[in-house]
Amino acid sequence: MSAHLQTRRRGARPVIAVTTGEPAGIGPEIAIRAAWALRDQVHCVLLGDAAFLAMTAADIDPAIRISSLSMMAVRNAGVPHFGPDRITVIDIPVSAHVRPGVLDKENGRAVLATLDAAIEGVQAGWFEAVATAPLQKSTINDAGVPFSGHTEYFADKTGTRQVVMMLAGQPFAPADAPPLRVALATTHLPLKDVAGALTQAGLGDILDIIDHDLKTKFGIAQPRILVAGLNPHAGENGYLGREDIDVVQPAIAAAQARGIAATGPYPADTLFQHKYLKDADCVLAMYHDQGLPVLKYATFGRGVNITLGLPLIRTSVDHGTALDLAARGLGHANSDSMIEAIATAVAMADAVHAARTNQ
Ligand SMILES: NC(=O)c1ccc[n+]([C@@H]2O[C@H](COP(=O)([O-])OP(=O)(O)OC[C@H]3O[C@@H](n4cnc5c(N)ncnc54)[C@H](O)[C@@H]3O)[C@@H](O)[C@H]2O)c1
Ligand SMILES: N[C@H](C(=O)O)[C@H](O)COP(=O)(O)O
Repeated sequence: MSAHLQTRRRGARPVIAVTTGEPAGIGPEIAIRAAWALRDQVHCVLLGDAAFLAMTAADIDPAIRISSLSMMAVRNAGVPHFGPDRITVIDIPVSAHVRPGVLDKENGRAVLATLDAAIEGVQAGWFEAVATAPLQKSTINDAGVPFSGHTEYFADKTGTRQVVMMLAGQPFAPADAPPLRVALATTHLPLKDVAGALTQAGLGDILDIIDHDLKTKFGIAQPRILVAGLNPHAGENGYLGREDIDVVQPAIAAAQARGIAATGPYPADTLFQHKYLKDADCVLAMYHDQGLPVLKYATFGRGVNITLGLPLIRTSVDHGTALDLAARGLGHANSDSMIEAIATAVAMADAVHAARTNQ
């Protein structure tokens, strides 16, 4: 996916907001490393505590220069056209001293403020897209704000009724594997609530969003979607649960009638085979741990999390805050997924731009 950055021709460096995530996790380090690695192709604007980011950058490489701006300055004058000799940071200060690997709920609201600033910036035209480093969901809840994930937060803050979480990555094998994309019908939901959350209308909306966004943000002319069943063996003709017959199958049939190339429901345990995936653009899994373990096993460390259905482009890494690595100091975390998340955001922005100019 980052190959797109090597060949892209459109204009100046795209400006991408990069939220730096949980300050005690690996987010600050991977955001700095990714922004610096991509500096010739992308103007990344990091959102986080400027003093902590400057200190982290100096420890990573003393050659990294940071220019810090306040939200007020950017609101007044926009993002300056700095060159690739430095990383731009918009200062969103933390409340408590950051100790890598140690969570502090006092900083939960500052993390949320970085997301708010990114959304404001895209809506104001400062940024083309947002790529988010990982945050700690529990810390935000501990800070007193009910929070289940960026996906739901971005939906709420942009007034979007339905969004779809999709993770994508290039599998390590086989060599000729196409990108694997796995979308989820439900996101951060306790397993006991999943079956009740699936409705024919809801699945129809999700299939519409996947179809629309793969066309407009990924340039896929007719997306082919494989839909997993909810129950073992897709319900075994109703003997292992009725949802596949009563809900999933009718949603697929209705989507087909709208011209969407969705098929299924397929037994999830055998769906993820190269012979099926090579002719598909996306798998729709019914719940988080039906789809993501497969995707992460096949691609972990270079996958990207994408929120479909939003009025803005938002991508993220395929991993969490890795507090275990942050506690050990710098130099242990892999920043490839952060790089891919930023590159994918640029590719999606370019696809949207191309679709608009071709209309
Ligand atoms: N995009 C996001 O904001 C995001 C994504 C996933 C998880 N999370 C959150 O992160 C927190 C911790 O989650 P978790 O412990 O389940 O998963 P995790 O991804 O943080 O860690 C799982 C394992 O993967 C390793 N790992 C993770 N990222 C790595 C990297 N870049 N390089 C090398 N190794 C890496 C860790 O060391 C650990 O062994 C939770 O609060 C979770 O909700 C956030
Ligand atoms: N479900 C995601 C994953 O496992 O990678 C992760 O929790 C991030 O979700 P948000 O992008 O909604 O924060």
